[in-house]
Amino acid sequence: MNNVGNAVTAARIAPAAVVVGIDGPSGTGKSSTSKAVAAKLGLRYLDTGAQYRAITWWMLSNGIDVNDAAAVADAAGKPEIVSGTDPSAPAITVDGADAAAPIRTQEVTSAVSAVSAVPEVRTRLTELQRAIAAEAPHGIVVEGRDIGTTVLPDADLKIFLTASAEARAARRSGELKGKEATDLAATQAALVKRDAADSGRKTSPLAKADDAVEVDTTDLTLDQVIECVVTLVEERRSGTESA
Ligand SMILES: Nc1ncnc2c1ncn2[C@@H]1O[C@H](COP(=O)(O)OP(=O)(O)OP(=O)(O)O)[C@@H](O)[C@H]1O
Ligand SMILES: Nc1ccn([C@@H]2O[C@H](COP(=O)(O)O)[C@@H](O)[C@H]2O)c(=O)n1
Repeated sequence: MNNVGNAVTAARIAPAAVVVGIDGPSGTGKSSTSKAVAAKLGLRYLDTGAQYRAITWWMLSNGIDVNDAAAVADAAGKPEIVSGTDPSAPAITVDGADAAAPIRTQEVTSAVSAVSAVPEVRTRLTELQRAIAAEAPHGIVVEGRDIGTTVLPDADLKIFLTASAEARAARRSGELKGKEATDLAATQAALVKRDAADSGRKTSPLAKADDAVEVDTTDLTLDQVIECVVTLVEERRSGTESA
């Protein structure tokens, strides 16, 4: 076959790039599901929560009062945040330093909702997220709180994951070690408080987009959720989904 024939065949066979946005409250399974779906379908993966955590970690490390919105806004443009998009090895650096571990501390988790509510922070990270999504050759799964409503309103598929607060707390407790693991009530209270702050902020709050598919994961295994989302992506790609 000549070059033109090869190109035509490749164009017929290669699936079009697909952009998937997965939103939802804390502990609903966004990260686990997004990584697995991206890996199965050969897509890139972006954890936007990690970016908000990274900027929060930088603020805390640089002595900025995270409850002083003006100070956070002034500093929002300073840290250089670089996100890897390999679903099997998600990476994040801040000013060249590996931030994967420090962004998961309790200190950062407690402070992140205050920082993510500052409009200047959101503008900066939204631009970065759109640029990363635009560069993904075969498509990308982007997870967060405002992907379907604000970051990628034209995404090919939007998913909104939910689960009861009890189920989410039990999942989180299973991840924690020692004393923290036994305090289910405190874990549940902390995630409900973070969701309330994220849902209640003025700028691009946690919300389901009107055209998102809602999946209640309370009584589903992680494998069932992954399978459900893979099926929805494949249906969307082939145009066979019911309207
Ligand atoms: N359907 C499920 N059944 C049981 N456990 C699950 C399910 N989905 C996710 N988990 C587990 O729950 C925990 C939280 O999942 P994950 O980190 O993917 O949630 P998340 O929505 O990304 O949370 P956050 O927004 O706080 O980062 C993980 O330990 C994960 O393995
Ligand atoms: N699109 C997003 C993603 C995240 N946030 C904020 O970051 C916090 C941490 O997110 P995790 O997914 O890592 O738990 C989250 O509580 C939000 O405050 C956001 O605002 N928008």
